[in-house]
Amino acid sequence: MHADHSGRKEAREEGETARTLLSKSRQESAYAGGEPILEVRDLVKHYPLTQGILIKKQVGAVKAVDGVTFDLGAGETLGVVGESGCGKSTVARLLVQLEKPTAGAIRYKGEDITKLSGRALKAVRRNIQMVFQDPYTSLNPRMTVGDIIGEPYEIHPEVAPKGSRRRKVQELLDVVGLNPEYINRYPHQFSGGQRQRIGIARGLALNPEIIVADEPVSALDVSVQAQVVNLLDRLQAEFNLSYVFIAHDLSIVRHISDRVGVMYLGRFIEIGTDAEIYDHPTHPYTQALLSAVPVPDPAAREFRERIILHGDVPSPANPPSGCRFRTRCWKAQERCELEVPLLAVPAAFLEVDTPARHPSACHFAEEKRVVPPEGTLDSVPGEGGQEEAAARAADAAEEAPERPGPADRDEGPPPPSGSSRAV
Ligand SMILES: Nc1ncnc2c1ncn2[C@@H]1O[C@H](COP(=O)(O)OP(=O)(O)OP(=O)(O)O)[C@@H](O)[C@H]1O
Repeated sequence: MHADHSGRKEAREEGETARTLLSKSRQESAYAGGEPILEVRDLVKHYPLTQGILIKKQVGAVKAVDGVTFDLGAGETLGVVGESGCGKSTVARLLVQLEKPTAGAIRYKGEDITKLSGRALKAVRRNIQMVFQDPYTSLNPRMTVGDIIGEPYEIHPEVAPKGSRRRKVQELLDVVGLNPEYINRYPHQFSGGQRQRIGIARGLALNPEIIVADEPVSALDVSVQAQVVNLLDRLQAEFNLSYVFIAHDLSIVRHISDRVGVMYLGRFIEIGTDAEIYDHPTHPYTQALLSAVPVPDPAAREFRERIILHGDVPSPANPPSGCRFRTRCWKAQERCELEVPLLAVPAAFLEVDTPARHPSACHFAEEKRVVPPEGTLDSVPGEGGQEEAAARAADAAEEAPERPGPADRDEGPPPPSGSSRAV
């Protein structure tokens, strides 16, 4: 994020226009192969499995992430989807340097940040921030909202010198749609959606360029999910943020993403623009995932073919040889057992001008449309208009604190329900 917080209000108005432009450009993808802001190459994270109490002996490893490669463009949103345990959160922790990878590179503006330490690492960390999944446990209940949002300034005082911190935090509260007067309240006085807004404000505190959002709306009620997704969308346009948006809800991922990467057992198995992945998937696993997405329109539901996957996801401590999906794949042949399929444009599509021409790690990649035509999948209300107004009303009703807490007594009642803020 390049804009200073003091310019955020003006930026917000401009953001309205930028947002419209962004959603238009999204059909073509905001990142059309330009200079990436982040390049992830062959990223590996293995957790050792040990035996013994006094003398620990390594007997294997959980291959949580096992060769992940992707680019993230400036201003782009890359959605990452996959079943539970496929390694999404591990990728997120590696990107924000909460953990060191076993191997591989994460290049931020060309520099491999996995090799950095000390001051250089601290400087880079500022630019890549994380928003966590669970707004109930990720906020310290003993700290006020002001202290939570302002905490990053203790580590990076250069961003906000002591005298200006309160004002900065209040601006951040305003930016995420919360009342700046709530600065002295505690997390328990807010509902789930509001807490997630607090988490987002904290993520924005250091003016980052990249936000890694790990299941940021999974723990929220559906109407509130739409609010938070739309907020993230607006903030991206305002501050030119790049997002890695991790989720298992494919409808939400489609709504917010320019490109989507599908993960299975520690690897990306297909990656492309949202239209390529949702309307022209070529990997059997992507097709199976998409076929399980709920379709609200009964007419469209008839169009959809359900693909039932048999068996459980194999253990990441002992993944299958060759193609990791082969044990559940209806197309599997001997080659799949022997040869690891590369994440590349399949030979069959190399010479053809088709949306199926995108990287897919399958020896027998084949286009199969499993999702009904455009519009019938999206369950997230769009921005503006009646849908957002309805969501805001639901949000306001859901988010009113159940009972006043100590800060309510200190500061008087919250603003009337007609307040324009989503409180
Ligand atoms: N610190 C750790 N030590 C050992 N194994 C771990 C550790 N962290 C994650 N794992 C394992 O790595 C694999 C990938 O976990 P990860 O949390 O990244 O998956 P995920 O796709 O984010 O799943 P979920 O959606 O359920 O959070 C899992 O098998 C998990 O048990």
